[in-house]
Formats: sequence, structure tokens, C-alpha cells
Amino acid sequence: RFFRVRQDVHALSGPSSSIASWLWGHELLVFQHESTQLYSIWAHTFGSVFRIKAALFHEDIIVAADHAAVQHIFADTDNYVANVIGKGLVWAEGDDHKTQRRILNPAFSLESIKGMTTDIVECCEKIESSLVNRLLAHTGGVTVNIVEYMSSCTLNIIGRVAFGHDFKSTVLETSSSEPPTDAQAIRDSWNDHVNTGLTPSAFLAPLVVRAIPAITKAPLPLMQTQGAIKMIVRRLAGRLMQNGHGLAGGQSKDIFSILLNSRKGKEQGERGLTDEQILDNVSTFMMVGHETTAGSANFTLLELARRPDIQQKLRQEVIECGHELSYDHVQKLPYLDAIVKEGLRLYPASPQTERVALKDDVIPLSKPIRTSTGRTMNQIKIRKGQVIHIPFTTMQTNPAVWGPDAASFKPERWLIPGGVPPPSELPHGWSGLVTFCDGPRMCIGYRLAILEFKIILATLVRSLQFHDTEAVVLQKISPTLQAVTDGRGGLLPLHITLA
Ligand code: HEM
Repeated sequence: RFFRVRQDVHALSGPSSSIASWLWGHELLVFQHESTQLYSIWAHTFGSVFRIKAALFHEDIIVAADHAAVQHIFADTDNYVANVIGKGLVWAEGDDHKTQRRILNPAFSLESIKGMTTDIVECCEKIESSLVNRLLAHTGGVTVNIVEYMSSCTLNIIGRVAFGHDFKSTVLETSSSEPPTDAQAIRDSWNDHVNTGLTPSAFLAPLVVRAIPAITKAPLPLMQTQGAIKMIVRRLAGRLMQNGHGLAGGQSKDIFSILLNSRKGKEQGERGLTDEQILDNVSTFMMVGHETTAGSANFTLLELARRPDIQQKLRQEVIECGHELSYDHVQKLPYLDAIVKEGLRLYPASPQTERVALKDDVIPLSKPIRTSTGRTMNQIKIRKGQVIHIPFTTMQTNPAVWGPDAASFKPERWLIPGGVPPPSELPHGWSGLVTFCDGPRMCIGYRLAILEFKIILATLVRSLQFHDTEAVVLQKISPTLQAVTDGRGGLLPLHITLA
């Protein structure tokens, strides 16, 4: 049995060991390339499930981009767990995760999300007017780092809709001698973290955690910058907890009220959350609730800048719908919907994920694959402890599924019959994408993310035109999808003029 299980992993095809480092396996090469770029190239050569050499003599890693395999892994959260440490909903496992998810679900119902529309529109209009004002002060347009504007906008949104807190985040044109606001402190420390994540030493942090999962702190720069963000956000979360009663005196179904009420539940002996868990959740939501949507929005705006025809068509649709961007209005814009789907297909904010199997298992495949010895396999037997990488972008740009133009930004594909593959060819998940994952750990904030994304695009294109600066913008994972220009993470220059 031991032999058979091992054999399945080792029988998989994969890149040659001659290009792997003896110490870092293929993992260093993957890290040095853009986002999931190497996984896409290897999937093209070796098929949708293959094997790579892991760093530090760890067992080989399986890279799974087959939709049946991925669906199986995402459905079985008792067996397949995230390979990361930490607390809060994103990282809680087992019963802890189920309790937290059950407590928080009402904050993300359709009804709750609809109720957030006015706040979202106001935050987007604030960014729109700050860009317009900046333009009015410069003739002939201005080049901005759109990343700063998107992060500001989404931070303001999550502050207001989740915590009733107005970050009042703005982008300063010149440096200020005033002490940094909470928003600036969060954005600066996040920017440090992103840029540290691009340095060679950042490659080590997840490997240390994989080797010794109990380690939560180590003198590694990436862990230190992560610790710095946590400290800032937790300090703010602590202040909010002291002062706060949620958005409506603790009666509401917003995230913060729900978290605070669950503390009362705990005090009364019900299943609730401890103060520590609440603090962790507040800081988790503040970070995952804003940097993710911003990442996908940045790259979608870059696509619009490169495709003035698509941008103009979107502008036309938004202007024809009138000025009011209510929830129902926004849902009635088919081209906007197609652009958002296409943006989330090509630029998932979390371009890949990782799982570890807690038990031996057999993973089904949607299509047989050929092993390194030419055998055909319909399923893969794995051993407990197997690490699996799931590259979302590779799955969503696979030409064998999405056609020869899979890598192109083509919103029309969502509007024409047969433009997207049939459901049988796609994973479960929102719109046949794994951008928001699937199963019990599917992104709890997906409805909010989509609504924000739509309102951001609609608000900005109605008054502004985005132009490509021809800068070479790379896509890196640090720790979410980041734009890297001239070696600087969190930089995506776009030229803007009035529409
Ligand atoms: C475009 C925007 C977003 C994308 C692409 C995205 C994607 C994802 C993905 C892929 C996961 C699963 C991670 C994994 O298990 O490996 C996830 C989980 C999660 N997301 Fe999002 N997310 C987005 C926005 C948001 C927002 C706006 C919020 C909250 C306000 C949020 C909160 C969460 C939470 C709490 C989890 C953990 C869920 C659980 O483990 O049960 N996300 N997200």
C-alpha cells in the first residue's frame, strides 16, 4: 500500500529535475517567475496534473489544475486544509472554522450586501472626485499610480460597511509632515510587506512554516512585516472594540455587530467567539476585505486602458443607465457584468492556493492523464501529508478549455452563446471560476467583492478615461496579486484624462 501510494505521485509527469535546484527544487523557479506563469507553461506540456520538486527535500508537490480534482479537494475540507498558520476565519480549521463561518454568514447575505450599496457608491465617488480634482490641477492629463487609489477606495469601503468606521483614506500628492493616519499606516505597512514579499528572502517564510508548522514568528523579514501590519490593524481593532457597538447599536447584521454579539454569546455560555478570535477576525476582514478586490480592479483598469474600444463601450452603457448607481441599476448592466467576470477570470486576487491532505486519499480526474512512463491514469492516489498547489489562473486561462484566445481580455465571450465553456468543462464555483474558491471555504465576501468591483468601474469610467503608459507591468503574488513595475511592487501607472 505504501508503495502504491508513493508510486502515483512519483509516476506523474513533471518538469525535469535538471532544472531544479538541489536545495530549492522547482519552487524557487516558480517564485522567480510571474504569478502562476510557470505552472501554466508546465500544464501545457505535462497536462493538468503534474509533479514538481519541493524545496528543502520535502516530498514532491502535486500541481492540480484539473477541475474534477480541484472540486474534490475543495469539497472535503475535513481532509484538505490550508497549509498556513494564523487565526481568524481565513485560517481557522475544523470546528472553529464552522462556528465562525456560521456566526458570520448573515453579514454576507444578499440582503446585507444590498444594504451596503450607498456606502460603496459614496466611497467610489470620493475617489472619483479626488482623481478629477487632481486632473483639473494639471492640463493634458496626469499619470497616477492606480494601486494607491484602489487600495484607498476599498479600505474606505470595508471600514464603513463592515465596521462603521470611516478611514477617510485619501492619496496625498506630496509627503506630509502630519503624523500618519490609520489608513496611511495600514497602506504603508502593507506596501512594505508587498515589497518584502518580492525579495529572495521572502521565498523562505512559507518553507519554514511548512517544515515547522508551529512557528508563527521567526526573524525573517516577511514574517516581521506581516507582524507589523497585524499590530497596526489589531491596535485599531482593539480601539473599535472598546468604543463600538456595531453599526446599529449591536442590533444590526453587519460584521462588527455580529462579532461583538458573539462575544456576549460566549459570556452566556453559548458557542461564541473569544475576544482574541474577534480581534483576529476584525484584522483579517480589514485586510482580506480590501486588498483582494483592489488587486483585481487594478489589472482590469489596465486592460481597459489598453483597450479603449472596450472602455468606451462600458462608458456608454454606464452613462445610458443614468447617474444613480443603485444595487438594481448596477445589476442591469450586462457589459459591466461581462467585464467584471473577465477581470476576475484573468486576474484572481489570489492566483493560487495550497492544500495539505490529512489522510490518504484517491483524487478523481475529469480526463485521464499520461504518466511519465506513458501509462494512463484516471485518478491519483495520494498519501497523508501530500502538498497540493492549485493554480487558479492556470485553470482559467487553459486554452484546451477556454479556447485559443484564453489569455486575452475579451468580455464579449460572456455575452455570446457558446462564448464560455459548458459547465461540464468547468469547476464548480462562481461563474465556473475558482477565483473565489468553492465548497465550505469559498470566499465569504464574494458578493461584496463583485458589487464593489462593479461600482468602482462604473463610477470611474463615466468621468475618466484611462490610457496605457506602456510601462511593463508584471503580475506577482505577494501575498495577493500585485502589480510590479520597474521592480517596485504596488506600482501600476495609468494615464488619465477627463472622459
Ligand atoms: C476580488 C476579491 C476577492 C477574491 C478574488 C477573493 C478570493 C478568496 C479565495 C480564493 C478564498 C479562499 C482561500 C483559500 O481557502 O485558499 C477566499 C476566502 C475568504 N475571503 Fe475572499 N476574496 C475576495 C474578496 C473578499 C472580501 C471583500 C472579503 C470580506 C469582506 C473576503 C473575505 C474572505 C474570507 C473571510 C475568506 C475565508 C473563508 C473561509 O475560510 O471560510 N474576501 N477569498
